[in-house]
Amino acid sequence: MFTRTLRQFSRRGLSRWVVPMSGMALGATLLATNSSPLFSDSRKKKRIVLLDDDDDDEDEEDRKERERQEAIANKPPLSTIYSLTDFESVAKKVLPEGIWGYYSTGSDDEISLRENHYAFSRIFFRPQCLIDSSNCSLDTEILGTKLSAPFYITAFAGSPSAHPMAERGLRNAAGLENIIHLIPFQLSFPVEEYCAGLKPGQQNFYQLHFYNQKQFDEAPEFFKKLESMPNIKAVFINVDLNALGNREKDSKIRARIDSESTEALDVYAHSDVKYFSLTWDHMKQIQQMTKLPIVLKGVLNKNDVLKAAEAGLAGALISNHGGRQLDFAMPPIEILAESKQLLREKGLDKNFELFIDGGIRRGSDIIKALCLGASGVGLGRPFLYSLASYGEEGVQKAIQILKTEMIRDMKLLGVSSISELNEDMVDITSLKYKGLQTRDHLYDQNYTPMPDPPFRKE
Ligand SMILES: Cc1cc2nc3c(=O)[nH]c(=O)nc-3n(C[C@H](O)[C@H](O)[C@H](O)COP(=O)(O)O)c2cc1C
Repeated sequence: MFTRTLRQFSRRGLSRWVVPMSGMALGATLLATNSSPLFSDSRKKKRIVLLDDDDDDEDEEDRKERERQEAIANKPPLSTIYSLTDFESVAKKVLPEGIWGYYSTGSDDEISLRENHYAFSRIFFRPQCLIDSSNCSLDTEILGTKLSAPFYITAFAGSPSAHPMAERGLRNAAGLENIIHLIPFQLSFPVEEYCAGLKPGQQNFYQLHFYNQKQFDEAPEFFKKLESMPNIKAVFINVDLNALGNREKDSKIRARIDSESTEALDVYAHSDVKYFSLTWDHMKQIQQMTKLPIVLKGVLNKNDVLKAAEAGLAGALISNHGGRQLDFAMPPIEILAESKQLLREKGLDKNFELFIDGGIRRGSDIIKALCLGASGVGLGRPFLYSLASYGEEGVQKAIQILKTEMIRDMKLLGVSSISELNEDMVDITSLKYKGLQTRDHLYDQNYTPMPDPPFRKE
C-alpha cells in the first residue's frame, strides 16, 4: 500500500550573517556558542516539509549524523593515537561535516594546501654518526621567551566548534607543556579571561589583524592593553589578509548541508568580510605605538622578509595561512630556505627571527624547518583536530607526540640541542622540484599503508 510520510529538509537563513566589524572590540566580543556540535545533538533546523513515499528511508543527513554519533561513542582510546595524522582521521569522523569542511579546506584548487605538506617530503637528512646525543634537549628561546620546545600552537578562529573548552583547552595544554599558544585575535572570549587562566610563568604571543581604518586608529590603545598583560611577549600582525581566500570546498559543503552546526562559523567564513590593506607605512606607525616585538604573519616572499628585517621588525612568519589565502603561493619551507640565505648575505640574520607554519605534521618536519633557519614552527589544524577529538588531553598528547618524535630524530641525526641544527644536516636539492614522479607500481602494490586508529565497533 502506498504510504505517504513526512520528510523534512532544512534551509539555512542567509539573514543570520552579521558583518563582524566593530573595530578593536571585535577580538574581545566574538562570542561563540558554548554548545559544541560534538557534544550536543545539534540537529539541523527543520523548516520545509515535503511529502515522500517511503516510510523507512533514512534521510542522507540523518544517516551521516547517526554514523557520526556512533563514531563519537566508539572513538579510539587516546592511547591508540600515535601520530598527528591519527588525530586527523578521528576528527574527520567525529566532527559534523560542515565544521570539518571549514577546518580542512584550502583556497581555490587547494594546491598550496597540499604543497605545504609535500614540500617537506622533498627534504632529506644528512645525519652524523658516532656522536653522543644521549642528553638531547628541545629547550629553546624564541623572541626572548624560554620554552620547552621550538614549535607552537598557531592562531586560528573557530575552536568553539571543535570543543566547548575552545581556546581554554589550547591554552591549558600549552601551559602544561611550556610551549607558546599564539592567541588568536578572534578569541571566543575576552583576552583578560584567557590571561587569568594561565599557568604561573606561562607566556604567549598575540595574533592581530585589521579590518578597517577605525580599528587601526584605535590601535595605540589596544597595544597599551596588550602591554598591560605581562604574559604577552610579542604581537604577530597579519599581512596576508587584503581579502579572504576563496574557500570553495567549504562554501560548497555549506550550501549542500544546510546545517545549523556551522552557523557559529559564519562569522569567520564569509567572503563579504572587508579587510584593511596594511602597508609598510602602517607598520612604521605600529612600531611607534608599542614596544612589544612585532612579527609579520603571512610573509610569502624573501624580499619582503628582507624588508621587514631592514625595517627593524622582530621577525617574519612565513605562512600562506595553511593554504587558505592565495592559492599557488609557494610552500613556506621553500621561502624559508631562500630567506635565510638572503638575510645572511645582507648580514641581517642575527637579530631577526624567522617563523614558519603550514603543512607541518611530524617532528621531522619541525627539525627540517629549524635546520633551514626557523626559530619557531607553528602548527594549526593538528591542534584543532586533537582538540576536537579529545579536548585538552588530546592537545597535550599531540604536543607530547611531537616532542617525542623530535627527540628521537635529533638523536638519530647526531645532535643534542636545537642550536646545533643547521642547513648542512639537510639535503634540499629536490626542494624546488614539483613535477610528477614516476611511480614504481611493482613496489607500490606490496606497500602496506598505515592503518587509521580503530574505532571500537569498526
Ligand atoms: C580553521 C582555521 C582558522 C584559521 N584562523 C586564523 C585566524 O583567525 N588568524 C590567523 O592569523 N590565521 C588563521 N589561520 C591560519 C593559521 O594561523 C596557520 O597559518 C595555518 O593553520 C597553518 O597551517 P596548518 O593548519 O597546515 O598547520 C587559520 C587556519 C585554520 C585551519
